[in-house]
Amino acid sequence: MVPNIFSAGLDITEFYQKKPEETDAFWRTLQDVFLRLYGSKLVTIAAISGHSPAGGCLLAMACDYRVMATGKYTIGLNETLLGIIAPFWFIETMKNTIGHRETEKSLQLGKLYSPEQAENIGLVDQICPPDDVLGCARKEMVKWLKIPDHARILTKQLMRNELINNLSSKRKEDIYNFTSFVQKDSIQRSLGLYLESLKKKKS
Ligand SMILES: CC/C=C\C/C=C\CCCC/C=C/C(=O)SCCNC(=O)CCNC(=O)[C@H](O)C(C)(C)COP(=O)(O)OP(=O)(O)OC[C@H]1O[C@@H](n2cnc3c(N)ncnc32)[C@H](O)[C@@H]1OP(=O)(O)O
Repeated sequence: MVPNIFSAGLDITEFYQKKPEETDAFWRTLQDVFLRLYGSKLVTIAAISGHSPAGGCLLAMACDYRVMATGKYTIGLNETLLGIIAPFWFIETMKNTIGHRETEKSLQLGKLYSPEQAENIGLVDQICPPDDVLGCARKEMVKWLKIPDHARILTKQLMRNELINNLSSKRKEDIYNFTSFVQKDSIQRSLGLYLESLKKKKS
């Protein structure tokens, strides 16, 4: 577990100044990771040790339960702030987590929530001091593991199969959409500026 950062989201350098076949492969891998995690028969609990923007938020939402560290961290789908769009399966995952209305506001504004705000809207289930996040996640895991596995798994599948089947049937189209979108000159310019701004912030 890395302190302060759960995940910085997708590595933008993987789709900045890359060839179409490279961005295709990158997106296919992300779809694979998501489908495996969201559809996992295992109990999955995200111990969110710090910042969790965009793709980081998606990974956390793909789990069954989320524990987030308190502190000056943020979580959310901030794609619009970067001038890009959250794909339909990011949107559906968020709708399944916090509901339609909150998702609509959240996505249009590219909102990044503090741990307390995220808990209030149900984006995370629990907040804990940073040095206790793993402990809280473990405690919660014990509860989940007491439930008969077959019943829990079937219930999870009933709740999640619609989205899994939808994405599975549209994978090629989704890859095509991603690559044609990120290869646009205007999007490449935005991504370049954003990467520069991250570096400037650091110096
Ligand atoms: C029709 C439409 C169809 C389909 C849709 C099409 C496309 C859109 C889909 C795309 C979905 C995108 C999802 C994403 O996840 S995009 C990434 C979003 N992430 C962010 O915005 C986070 C950016 N990072 C930060 O805010 C900070 O780094 C963070 C996480 C708060 C940590 O801060 P700090 O500890 O201070 O770390 P640094 O800022 O110093 O960063 C260190 C180093 O890493 C570089 N970096 C950070 N984040 C990223 C990143 N996500 N990708 C690439 N590089 C990143 C940063 O520039 C520094 O680099 P250096 O070389 O200077 O060390």
